[in-house]
Amino acid sequence: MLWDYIIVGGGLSGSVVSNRLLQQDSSLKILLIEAGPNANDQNLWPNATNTMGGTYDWDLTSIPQVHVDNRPITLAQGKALGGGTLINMGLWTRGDRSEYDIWGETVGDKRWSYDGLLPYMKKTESYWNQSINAQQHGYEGKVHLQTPTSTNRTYPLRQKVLESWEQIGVSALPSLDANAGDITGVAEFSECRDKGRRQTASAVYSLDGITVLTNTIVAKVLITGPEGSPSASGIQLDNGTSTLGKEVILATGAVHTPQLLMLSGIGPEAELSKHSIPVKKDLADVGKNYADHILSPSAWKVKNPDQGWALGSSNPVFKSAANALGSPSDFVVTTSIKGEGLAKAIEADEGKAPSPDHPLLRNGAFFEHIMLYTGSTNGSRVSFSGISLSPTSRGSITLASANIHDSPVIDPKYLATAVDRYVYREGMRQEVAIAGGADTVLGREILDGEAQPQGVSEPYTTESTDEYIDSRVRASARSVHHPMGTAAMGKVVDTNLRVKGVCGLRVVDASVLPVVIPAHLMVAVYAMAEQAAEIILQDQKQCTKCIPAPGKGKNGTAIAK
Ligand SMILES: Cc1cc2nc3c(=O)[nH]c(=O)nc-3n(C[C@H](O)[C@H](O)[C@H](O)COP(=O)(O)OP(=O)(O)OC[C@H]3O[C@@H](n4cnc5c(N)ncnc54)[C@H](O)[C@@H]3O)c2cc1C
Repeated sequence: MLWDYIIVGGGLSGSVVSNRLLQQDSSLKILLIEAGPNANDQNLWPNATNTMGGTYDWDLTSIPQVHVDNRPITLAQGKALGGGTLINMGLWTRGDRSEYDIWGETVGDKRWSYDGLLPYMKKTESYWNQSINAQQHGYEGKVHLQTPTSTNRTYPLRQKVLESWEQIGVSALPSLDANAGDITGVAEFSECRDKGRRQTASAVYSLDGITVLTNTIVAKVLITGPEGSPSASGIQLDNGTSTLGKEVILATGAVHTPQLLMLSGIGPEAELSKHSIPVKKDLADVGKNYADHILSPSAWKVKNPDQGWALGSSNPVFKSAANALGSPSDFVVTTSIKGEGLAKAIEADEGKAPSPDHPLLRNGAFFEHIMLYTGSTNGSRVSFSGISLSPTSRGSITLASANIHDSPVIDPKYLATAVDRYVYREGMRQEVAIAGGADTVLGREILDGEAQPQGVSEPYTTESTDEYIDSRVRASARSVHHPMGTAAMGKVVDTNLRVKGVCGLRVVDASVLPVVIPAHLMVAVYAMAEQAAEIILQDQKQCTKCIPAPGKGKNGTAIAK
């Protein structure tokens, strides 16, 4: 059997691409191979996190990270049909228009700008309210969205939290909607759930009609073709079985895709030689440009728990059926950190003073705050998560060995830049200002200072020094599980997602993001995969599965240098 498409990885991107290719052309023979099981039928709600670290998680760990007290950091990655969408938190954030536009500019192709991706963002979603930013939303997509308002969840501190942000200069976004291109401000907590139920990609993008192999690990892409003209002819499983296809699409995520490319002989020559892997295509940027978001948590004491402000109290709101439909939070708040301190940090990293049109100065570094009504069993605490959305640190994926069963070496280089450390410091100051400062109703009337973690002698206060905040962030930072960028568009793949210099091979997953999207990644990856499916079909019609070499035209056989 010669498959039209072999898609490796049945996670978010693999599910979207399989579904859309077959929907557009029902004659296609598509094979989808997934390392984990099919768990589509499992009702994994209400505890969204209960599958992290469990059967459906690759349960990866980074190497010790110098700038976070030399700690190795846990990295969850979905291992089942649906991939990350089976174990993730379901938070639905689009990110800011500005960073998508930088993506489009970086690769010189407007299809990857905000306006270029907007039709696909709309195509993905079934938004919950047709009167909010109608130009920006879709209503017939496969992924259903909900908010506290749409599910009748009114938490007790909603108005006070809104007022408190306003008191420190952070205003509500129009219609409390951060999924319309502008993220700076207060927005409703938006989740991809259908009345509480998880929207696993492989369940909502039906795989009917696709041949699906689960619990099956692909060990490498088979690369044939004469010297200098490598071409993907199929894949080999870890048990040695080979399967042939006209085109192979890697959708194994930003950790495993660079690993698979390298095990197939596509990657930096020196790295391949270290593991005695014959070089099929020397591509220096495979595994480089690794980026991830990190989170630093804090817990805050409630002055009068009896008043029922938090989860665990006797407040009936938290015991209602509606409460179980979503995460106990009202808002996602994004601030944009700018100014002289940021300019100095950029100068420290880049060795020269940045010009005023430096993208980071122009748009600011985005920082996200989420207050959850969690933290104790008796309603005596609420918690905050501070997430840096625009990190400039870049790490790498390299090989531990030439064996697919050995996890690759993950080195995210968290907080390696002066910019990242500065932005975190300022972000945490905002958190202390809203939760523990005298300027807000929350700080004055509801909360009673930080409940610092065990072993930490002093709490965060508005007087905390830079050194103290840095030490707390170093000790607490953890991954938000958003690896991206390790087979970056423009460097490893072209703007049609074709691996440069290798015929018949594409990457469609979070690896291709060339810039850091300031958001939880699903929206960006769904939109990218939706557009990818259309591009793949167009290329099929035009016989351009290879990148035409300069002067050779679209003949389907020429290879780019
Ligand atoms: C714990 C967690 C929480 C998250 N929370 C959020 C959130 O709240 N909001 C949000 O927007 N995003 C969130 N994300 C991120 C989001 O889920 C991912 O960005 C997204 O799933 C990436 O899609 P992908 O297609 O690149 O990879 P994945 O969805 O990870 O799919 C890759 C698939 O490839 C398979 N695979 C890997 N190697 C092989 C192999 N050799 N052979 C066969 N199959 C293989 C994997 O098993 C997996 O199923 C979270 C992720 C995690 C892990």
